[in-house]
Amino acid sequence: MLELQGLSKRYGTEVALDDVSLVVRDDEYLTLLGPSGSGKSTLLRVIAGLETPDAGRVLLDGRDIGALPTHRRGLGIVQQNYALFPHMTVFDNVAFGLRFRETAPVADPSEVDRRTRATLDLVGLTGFETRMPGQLSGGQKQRVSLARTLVTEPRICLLDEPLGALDANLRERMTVELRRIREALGVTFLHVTGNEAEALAMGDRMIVLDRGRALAVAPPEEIFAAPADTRVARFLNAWNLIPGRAGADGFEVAGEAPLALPAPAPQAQTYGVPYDAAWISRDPAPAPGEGVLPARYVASEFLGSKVVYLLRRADGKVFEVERHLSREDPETYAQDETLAVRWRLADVHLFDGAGRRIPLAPAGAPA
Ligand SMILES: Nc1ncnc2c1ncn2[C@@H]1O[C@H](COP(=O)(O)OP(=O)(O)OP(=O)(O)O)[C@@H](O)[C@H]1O
Repeated sequence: MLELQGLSKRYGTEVALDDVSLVVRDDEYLTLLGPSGSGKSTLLRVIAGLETPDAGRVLLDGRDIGALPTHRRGLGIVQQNYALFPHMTVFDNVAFGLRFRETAPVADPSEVDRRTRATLDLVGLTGFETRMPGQLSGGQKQRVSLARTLVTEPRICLLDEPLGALDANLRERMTVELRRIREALGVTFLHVTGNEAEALAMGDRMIVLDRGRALAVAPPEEIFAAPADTRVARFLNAWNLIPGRAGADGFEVAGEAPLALPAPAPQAQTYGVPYDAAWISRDPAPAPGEGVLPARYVASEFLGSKVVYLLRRADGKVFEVERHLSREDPETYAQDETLAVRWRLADVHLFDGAGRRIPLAPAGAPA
């Protein structure tokens, strides 16, 4: 078990980590999501011992490892830029980690051979043993880099944007692969990503970092379904957040008819609708249990298994609607066509003036 206690780190006046505490369980896939500069890499570097915190402790199985150098911490690190040895074959790149690791290096050639081949097999690179890094695609290089770390059997594997350099298709495939590999090995993964879809797809839990603070730590489905505040919702890039205020007739938005509220919430100042909970219709009439808003069609983006429709509200702000193509065919709309976006009130979350989510009584619950 890895335990972080009150970690803080500044660079001059720049706050990189601000009192981060966290328990990482064994055999867990934890993703760290946050915007650029939020402290993700700094957190990994402090855990790895590449950076000294100004305050706080890093404990592994209850033991303070703050004084241990990186190579004694039993950690593996995979970075975005692969860092493979260009003059060595794939096999030798991976075997290197095993032959020269700090703890119990393996000298027996047949043992090196067996373990290296087993690890290459795990990352799907059997048959690539004699290739040079220059003869590999980006995704293959990333797998070699992963294999080179995994072959040393780390207790905890730190991955710093390992899929950042890959194109969208490969990213999606590697996302599934990484999960499979982690489950096969039972190693703890701490995976830094700036990509919310990746964090949702892979992590057992995720941390959302902002300006060095952990805003949320929970299973990704929970964070996506009910973000703790508007900042988290914004980073997830999955929520339409409409500013306004609660009034006598509903949620009042500049230039629009009031939106129906899911429950009375006088303190509401932001109305949140998930991209994938909304749908587009040509019928603007209000219906019980639904919210509706007129918007003009701008564009569609096809993203593999889904399509994202971009619409413009009366105040000029964009409203996004995400539809999965497994459930329906894509629709075509005319540029600037006036449409109605609709959603179920049960999918709405409201946030107060400080941006905090307002707990709402579930629909149908007695007041
Ligand atoms: N060596 C350094 N010297 C000075 N400031 C630094 C240093 N390393 C990081 N910082 C600052 O600390 C903050 C956190 O940086 P960090 O690299 O941890 O963010 P990040 O979330 O990993 O960002 P990115 O997604 O862009 O990699 C930033 O404001 C950054 O400018």
